[in-house]
Amino acid sequence: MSGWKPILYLITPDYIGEGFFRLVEDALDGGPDVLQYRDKKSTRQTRTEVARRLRRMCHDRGVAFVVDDDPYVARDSGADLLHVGRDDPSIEEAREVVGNMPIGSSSYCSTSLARDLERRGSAYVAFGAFFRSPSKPEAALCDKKTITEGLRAVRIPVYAIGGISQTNVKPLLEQGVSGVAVISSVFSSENPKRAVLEYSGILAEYRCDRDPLSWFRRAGQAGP
Ligand SMILES: Cc1ncc(COP(=O)(O)OP(=O)(O)O)c(N)n1
Ligand SMILES: Cc1ncsc1CCOP(=O)(O)O
Ligand SMILES: [Mg+2]
Repeated sequence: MSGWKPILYLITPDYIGEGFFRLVEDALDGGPDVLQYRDKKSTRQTRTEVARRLRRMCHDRGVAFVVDDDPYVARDSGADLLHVGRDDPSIEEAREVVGNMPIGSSSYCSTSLARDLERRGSAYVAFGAFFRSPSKPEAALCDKKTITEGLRAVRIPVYAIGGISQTNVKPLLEQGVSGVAVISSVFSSENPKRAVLEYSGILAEYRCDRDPLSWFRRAGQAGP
């Protein structure tokens, strides 16, 4: 099979104390490609301290480390990429803080927004939600064709997010998605390491038409 293997992009739940790191370590032992720290509750100081520890855990394993929402936490923790959406600083505003760090964006269900984000320098776009999300039940549901249309609209990697699990991920992979971003199907499972390994087995059966980790390889972090 030609092309690249689509990636598993893990997103953390909110930081809840020391047990959080044991949960993340278990998931990292399964071998994801990316870990994003997403925390809607903790203070900036706590998020910076947690992010610095997560960045070390990820880089010890060759995993890309991403910070959600906050350019200051991304900068001060040495993240590989910042992810922003509609309620966060714009790409241009974030660039003032993070310098040449890659910035990824949410494009919801809109291919026109995805084109605009690519034009403004976004390293990837993430479409979703595709299924009712346990972590973000308010997220609007996208048409199933959004991935196919999104892959035609932009040349950067296209990820899918929202209610994705090992049992519903295959139709998204069959459309050629560059990667899938998940929270609860890994972090709410009884065995996060086994959940990651299950995804890895599924993803290995599929290919995508663009380097799903171009923004990480360009930084010289990822392997060949
Ligand atoms: C890869 C990826 N996609 C989407 C999100 C959503 O982020 P969130 O901060 O919950 O919402 P928006 O700011 O995008 O509206 C994400 N964190 N990561
Ligand atoms: C952050 C985000 N953006 C759209 S859905 C979602 C939450 C994804 O979490 P889950 O994989 O538990 O549905
Ligand atoms: Mg956000």
